[in-house]
Amino acid sequence: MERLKRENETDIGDLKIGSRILLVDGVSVSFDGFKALNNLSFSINYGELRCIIGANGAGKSTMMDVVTGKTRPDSGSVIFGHSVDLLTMDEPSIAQIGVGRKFQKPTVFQNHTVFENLELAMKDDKRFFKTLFSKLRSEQKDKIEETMKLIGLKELYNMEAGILSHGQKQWLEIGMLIMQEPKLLLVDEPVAGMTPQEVEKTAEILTNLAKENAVVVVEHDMEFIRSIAKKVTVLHEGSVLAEGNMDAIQNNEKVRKVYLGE
Ligand SMILES: Nc1ncnc2c1ncn2[C@@H]1O[C@H](COP(=O)(O)OP(=O)(O)OP(=O)(O)O)[C@@H](O)[C@H]1O
Repeated sequence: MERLKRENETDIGDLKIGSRILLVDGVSVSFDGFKALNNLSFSINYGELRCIIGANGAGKSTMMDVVTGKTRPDSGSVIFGHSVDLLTMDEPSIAQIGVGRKFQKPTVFQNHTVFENLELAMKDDKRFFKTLFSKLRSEQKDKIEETMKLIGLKELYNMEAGILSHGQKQWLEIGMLIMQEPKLLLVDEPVAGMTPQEVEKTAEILTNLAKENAVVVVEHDMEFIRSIAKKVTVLHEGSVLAEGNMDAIQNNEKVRKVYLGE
């Protein structure tokens, strides 16, 4: 009975493209009386690439901290998949169940190759398999190959991560996240410091990734947002100010008032 209960608690249900994967409902977070999130509500569907924008201090990082278990809200609920209550789980369990987060700064293993970095990031215990079979299982190799293709680093598989460009390091880190097999990826400012060509490639990677996952991108670069966004959520003072496609957002009166002072 207890085992059944535990399984249900981590059952994210059958994820179909278009079905809801994340619900943030009425979430508030206060720091010394200041409301960083104020009754924040939005949802994300599986197979969606959502962009979240907002001025400095709008609550974007705090929102990601709540979803990943780093910060506990004062009120509200956060549901993953069908019914998993993320607010009852700690950070490692949330990552384990399929919520991946990529921070702005890449943290790849500099002295390891692209391939090795992906191998090290793999979800299951490869040391066990390595000892048992003295090599990676073929499906694990396939997964690494597939990921290197997705992040555009297949040709550089044997290159040490330390000598990759800034953009390539960011892609490798996205790849390392993919090796954890997340269902929902939260990506913080992925194109900061990138060349225009790298920005374009990043747009392609994230768009492809969102086809079989859900990807939430927090970004300040509006050109980039315009190039990838289908649906944009604008945060302001800890709540959703507007939501819609890029044209609707740009023509939204509330957004214009807040951001352009009109
Ligand atoms: N640990 C904390 N203690 C006190 N105040 C905090 C803390 N974390 C965030 N804040 C405040 O909460 C508000 C929201 O911050 P948050 O970092 O979520 O905004 P953001 O939208 O991510 O901003 P940015 O675009 O600058 O990263 C800010 O006013 C910030 O100063």
